[in-house]
Amino acid sequence: MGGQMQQRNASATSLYDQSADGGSHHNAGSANDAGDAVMARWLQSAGLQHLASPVASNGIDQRLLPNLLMQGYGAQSAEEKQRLFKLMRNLNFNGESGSEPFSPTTQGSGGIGASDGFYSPDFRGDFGAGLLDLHAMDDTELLTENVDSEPFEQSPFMPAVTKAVENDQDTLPYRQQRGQTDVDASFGLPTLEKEISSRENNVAKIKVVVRKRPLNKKELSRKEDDVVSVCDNSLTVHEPKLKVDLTAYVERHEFCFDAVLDQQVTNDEVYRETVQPIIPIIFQRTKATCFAYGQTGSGKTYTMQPLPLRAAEDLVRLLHQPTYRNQKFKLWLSYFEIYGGKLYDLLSDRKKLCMREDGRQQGILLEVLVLLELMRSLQGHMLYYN
Ligand SMILES: Nc1ncnc2c1ncn2[C@@H]1O[C@H](COP(=O)(O)OP(=O)(O)OP(=O)(O)O)[C@@H](O)[C@H]1O
Repeated sequence: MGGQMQQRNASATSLYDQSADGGSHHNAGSANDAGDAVMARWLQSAGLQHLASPVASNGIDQRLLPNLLMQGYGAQSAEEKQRLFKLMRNLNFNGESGSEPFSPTTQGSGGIGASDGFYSPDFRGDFGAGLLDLHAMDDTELLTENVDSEPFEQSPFMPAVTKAVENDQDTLPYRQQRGQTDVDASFGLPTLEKEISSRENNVAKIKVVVRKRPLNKKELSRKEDDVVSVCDNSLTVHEPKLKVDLTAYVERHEFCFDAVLDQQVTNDEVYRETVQPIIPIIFQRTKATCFAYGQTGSGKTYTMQPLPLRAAEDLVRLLHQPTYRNQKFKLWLSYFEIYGGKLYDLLSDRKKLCMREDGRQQGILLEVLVLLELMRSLQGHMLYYN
């Protein structure tokens, strides 16, 4: 850290040496002091006074100063680098047209004019008409933060993990651990596949599936770009951005999920990927929840609407299989809406529902007016759920 500080100061001092000496790297005295003052004021105008230090050092080519400052010898944080960049960009215009609040003064003893010091052709050196070669810089240095996302940890739904689980007796499916007979819950899959599918379904408690929706008419008519691309279980958001020098570029953010469904997939495929695997689990006396999350217009209703009907079909089909038929399972349906913190029964003209806490604090009781048993309907019962 100490070494870094010293070199940073060396850069600043060396800058003035050159300007006051007309090319020499070895200047000192009052001109040097004046140079330090100008440098300090210059940096101060951007709140970067701490980068200017009176410690002198030789041997650094002042023409390299801008890059040295940008590359970590000077500004440390991204914000500092941005401020320094703007400050130096103003120098590119010889101080004439800078839009930033930058006005190095040339007054006072030993002051230097516009043709000297920071504005001198010598100082600009290899950068030609401009002080800083924008294209030679590492663009990422100017970003406020590193936005490249780390891919999420691999999900237990992914094949590699599934393999590991197959060797782990502790994580065998619920019904296998209890010696229950296998049930044809996988709808005609070969036995091995059923086994694997059953294990997969029992491994992870949560599965996150993303569905991409196509651009809608409005977006198409506005000729908007499709900024999301899908590849296997990951999606990439292509974010158009502008550099500080107004060059356009695209920033890519990649996200991995348990499954990503591209825009051409049908609602049936969505059902197969999301709800169908959890149907057999319900028959193992576990609870299952499926919900959609997304911004308005992203396709939650479009995606969720067909799912309950498909799920009901499969549930009823399983209910009629020999294993379950004798267990006298019943299938009940309630349908309510949570809106503005209140509950409404959608099977009873949106009648407001009361929500009560269980005395043992093990769940919430809902007074549902209409609770349908699939195949016949009943009135006025209580639904219990956690
Ligand atoms: N995968 C898709 N394929 C084709 N059209 C879609 C798809 N997803 C959504 N849409 C269409 O986009 C529009 C918005 O979808 P939807 O109403 O489902 O969004 P939402 O997330 O429920 O919105 P809100 O939160 O405002 O209720 C609808 O016209 C719908 O038909």
